[in-house]
Amino acid sequence: MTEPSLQLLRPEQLDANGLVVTNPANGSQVATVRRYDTDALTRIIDAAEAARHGWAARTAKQRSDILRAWYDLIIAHTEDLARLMTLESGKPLDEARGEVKYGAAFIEWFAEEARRAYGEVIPTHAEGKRIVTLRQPVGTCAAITPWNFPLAMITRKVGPALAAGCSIIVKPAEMTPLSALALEALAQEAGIPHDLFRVAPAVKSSDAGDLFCTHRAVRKISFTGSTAVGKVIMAKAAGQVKRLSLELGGNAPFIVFDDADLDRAVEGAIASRYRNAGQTCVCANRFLVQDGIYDAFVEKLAARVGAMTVGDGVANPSAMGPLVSHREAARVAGLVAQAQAQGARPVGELADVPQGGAFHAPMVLADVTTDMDIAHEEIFGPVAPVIRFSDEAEALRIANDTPYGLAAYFYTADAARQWRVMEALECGMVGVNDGLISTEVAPFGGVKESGFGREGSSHGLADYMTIKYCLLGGLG
Ligand SMILES: NC(=O)c1ccc[n+]([C@@H]2O[C@H](COP(=O)([O-])OP(=O)(O)OC[C@H]3O[C@@H](n4cnc5c(N)ncnc54)[C@H](O)[C@@H]3O)[C@@H](O)[C@H]2O)c1
Ligand SMILES: O=C[C@H](O)CS(=O)(=O)O
Repeated sequence: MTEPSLQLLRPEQLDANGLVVTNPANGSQVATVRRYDTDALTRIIDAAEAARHGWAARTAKQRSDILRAWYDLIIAHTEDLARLMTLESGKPLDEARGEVKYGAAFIEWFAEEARRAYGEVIPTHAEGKRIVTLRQPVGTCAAITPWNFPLAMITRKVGPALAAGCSIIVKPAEMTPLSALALEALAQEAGIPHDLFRVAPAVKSSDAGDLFCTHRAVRKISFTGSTAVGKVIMAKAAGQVKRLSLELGGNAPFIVFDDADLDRAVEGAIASRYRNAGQTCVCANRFLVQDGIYDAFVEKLAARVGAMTVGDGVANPSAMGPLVSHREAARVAGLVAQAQAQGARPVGELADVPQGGAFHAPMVLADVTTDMDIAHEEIFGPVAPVIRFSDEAEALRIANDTPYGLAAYFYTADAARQWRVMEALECGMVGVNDGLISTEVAPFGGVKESGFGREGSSHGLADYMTIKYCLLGGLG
C-alpha cells in the first residue's frame, strides 16, 4: 500500500474485488474494501447478539476503561485518520483533523457517562413493598451512517452503545467507509471484542436496511441521513417495533436582525454555511436578513466568500474542498441555475475553482424570495440564499415554514428578543450570536421531519438503554 494512512486498515477489511473508494478531488482510486451480503451480515448480527451479554456483564468501570483506551488510540492516530477522511470525502485536512477530535470526544464523553447509568429507589406507595428502577442496555443495535462526517457520525452512535453495554453493527455510506473501518481496527486494538462492534459496508444498502429492520436480534436502529431514507427505515422498523433514533435532514434559518453585530454575523455565516463545503445537516441553509442591515450583510459576506480558496484538501489543508461527488456538485449547480432563473442575484466575484474535481464555487445569492425552490430545498452545498424580512414576526413565520426542524441561528443584541426567538423557533438546536453549535456535551437532534432522539450529552446514553421498573412485595 503506497498511501501511509491505509496502514490503519486490516487486510481482512480490504478486497481487491470489493467496494471502490475514490477521491472526489481528483477521481483517483483510494482503496477497495470488503462488502457484506445479507447472509454475511446475518452472521455478523448473530455474533454481535452472542457477544453483547459478556460485555454487558462487565462493570461500568471496565467498559469505561476500554472506551478510554480507544479514545487514546484515535487521538494518537489523528493525522492518519484525518488524511484517510480527506482522501475518501474531500474534506480539507484542517476540517478532517477537527472531525477526528470531535468524533473522539464522543468516545471520551461516553467513557465517562458509562459510569453514571443510575437507577432509582422510588418511595413506596404501599406497606411491605419497595420500588426500584434499573437502567439496562437495549441490546444489539444497528447504525446506518452518512458520508459527510465519516468518523464522527460513527463514534456519536458507537460510543453510547458500547458505554450502555450494547453491541452494534455499523453500515457506513458507500462513498466513505474507510474512516469507519479504521475506527473498527483501532477499537479492536483497544480491547473491544471483535464481534461487539463491526463495520460492514453492504453489497446493497437497502438490503442491509431491510435486514436490520427484520432480524429479531436487532433491538434498535440509529439512522443518520436524509429524511427520505429515514422515513423508509421508520416504516420498516415498525414491523417489529424496534427502537429508533433518526438524525435527518435540515433547512436551518440564519436570522440577522438590524441590531446584530454585523462582523460577528458574517463570521457566523461563514462558519455555518461553508463548513465542509456546505455539506452538513446543521448548515445555515437560508439567510433571513432584516431590511436595515440587508445590503451591508450581503456585501460583507460576498466579499469574504469571493476571497475563499478552493482546492484539494490534502494539498491545501485550509481550503474549501470539493463536494463528495460530481453528481452532488451538478445538483447544487442546478439549484443555483433554477434560483437565478427565478430572480436570485449572484453577488460578488467567484473564487477560482480547480478543474476536474467535484468542486463548486462558494456563492452568495441575493434577492431570494420564499416562493423560490432554493428557499425550501436542503442545498447541501456552498451557496447562501439571502431573503429579506421586515419584522420579527415575519422572520419567525419564514423560519418555521419548513417541514424540517434541526438547527436555527439568529443574531441580535436584544436579550428579550433572544428569549422570544429561542422559544418560538421550531427546531432541536439554536445558535444565538454563534454559527457553530455542535459539541459532544450538548444533546444533538431535531424535531418535525428532522427526526427524533438525541446524540451526545447525558441524554445520548438514554437512547441505548431501557428503564425496568421492579416492585418487591412481601417485605413485611
Ligand atoms: N441530522 C444529522 O445529524 C445528520 C448528519 C449528517 C447528515 N444528515 C443528512 O444526511 C443527508 C446526506 O447524507 P447521505 O446523502 O448519506 O444520506 P442518505 O440518506 O442518502 O444515506 C444515508 C445512509 O443511508 C444509506 N441508505 C440509502 N438508502 C437506503 C435504504 N433504502 N435503506 C437503508 N439504507 C439506505 C446510505 O447508504 C447511507 O449509508 C442530508 O439530508 C443530511 O442533512 C443528517
Ligand atoms: O451533518 C451534520 C453532522 O451532525 C455534523 S456536526 O455534528 O454538525 O459537526
